[in-house]
Amino acid sequence: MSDLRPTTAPNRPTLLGVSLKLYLDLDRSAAWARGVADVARRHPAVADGRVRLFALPSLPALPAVREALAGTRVELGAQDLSMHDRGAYTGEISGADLAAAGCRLVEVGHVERRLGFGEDEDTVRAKLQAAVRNGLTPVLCVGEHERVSPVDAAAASTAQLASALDGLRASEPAELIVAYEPVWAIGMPDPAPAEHIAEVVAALRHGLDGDRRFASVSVLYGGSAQHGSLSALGGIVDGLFLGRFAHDPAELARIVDEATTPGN
Ligand SMILES: O=C[C@H](O)COP(=O)(O)O
Repeated sequence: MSDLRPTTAPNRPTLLGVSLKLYLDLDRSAAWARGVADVARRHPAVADGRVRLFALPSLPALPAVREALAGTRVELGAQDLSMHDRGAYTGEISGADLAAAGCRLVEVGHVERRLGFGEDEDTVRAKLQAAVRNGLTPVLCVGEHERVSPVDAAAASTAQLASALDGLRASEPAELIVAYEPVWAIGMPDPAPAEHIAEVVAALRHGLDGDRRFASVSVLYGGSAQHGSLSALGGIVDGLFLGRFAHDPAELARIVDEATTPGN
């Protein structure tokens, strides 16, 4: 079993990303973003950069969420993009257009797309390349599907990471955010145990050590992450990738407070 000693640099910002998935309609997405903007404006740790927030609304909600977040430090992103930038691809979402629409980040490889929409490793790899090509920071989701030992979970997650990054050529060193999301812990009352997360995150960091394609790499935990998760993880992750438990801005505010507690 791996220990829970912090592996993040002491002065690195804590990164808190929230995906709204398809939970909120347009009005509720905009209201949520107004609440998050309020948290960002009044919380000193967000204003001074100790906590970095990003929001991934559904695509039609992007303009309203962008407007609500204007003037704050909350970064905007999308939940998916096409592997293609232009052409006869009906219904697809170009990374170039996401960037032009104000997105800084884009999620790639979430299990709900891998399983629900048949996105295989080749698709995930091509989408990751499209993100980097368009100057978007990929939030690459990896994680084992079944509850297995931490060693097996680490093997499955690092294999997904290596596959997604295979062949990537970054003209400029890019930023990469990896969200470790054990599939069995998504949509549950509680996150995965801290010792399990620690072992997989250590393996993911090892896999990324010295990768010169990236100017910065962050490893987040997602999967029923909530208030209390940062304290439980004691600095072994760079932050959290949140779903349901941050769909109330007041809960997100509590997690921001927790992020500024010494030791987290
Ligand atoms: O995208 C976020 C993750 O899948 C986690 O979602 P959840 O916290 O609602 O389980």
